[in-house]
Amino acid sequence: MKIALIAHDKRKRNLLNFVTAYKDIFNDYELFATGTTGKMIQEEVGLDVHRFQSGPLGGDQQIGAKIAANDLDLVVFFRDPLTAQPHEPDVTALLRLCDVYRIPLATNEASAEIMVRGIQSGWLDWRNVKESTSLYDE
Ligand SMILES: O=C(CO)COP(=O)(O)O
Repeated sequence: MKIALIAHDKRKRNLLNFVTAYKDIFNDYELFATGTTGKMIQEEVGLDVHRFQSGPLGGDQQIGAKIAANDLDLVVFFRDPLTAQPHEPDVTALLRLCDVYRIPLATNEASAEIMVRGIQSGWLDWRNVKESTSLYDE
């Protein structure tokens, strides 16, 4: 199971607290993150993370590319709903691709908690079927 972890600046502390709380679960999976988020998770939580570019420099798009390649199983993205982002189109594109490929997406602690506990209970095992999961079959 491959999990992406992303947070906008004002939500980074919340994500770090969340990842710390569920460190034992996250430790069992392959983790990916945008640049600054990933660096903080590595340094402050001590988990291994594959880091992409920082979000404003293309990190959201790199994670989106993994989704389009059916190579990510869950996205935890603590986005900031109260602050305009310079790379808003990239953020929107990433959220859109989650829907195109039916990738579970949690944008706050409440939904992320359900998904992370769900992984442990096997609720995302259907993701192990690696056929195309696009909603829009040609
Ligand atoms: O901007 C982001 C997501 O849109 C996050 O990027 P950083 O993790 O590099 O701060």
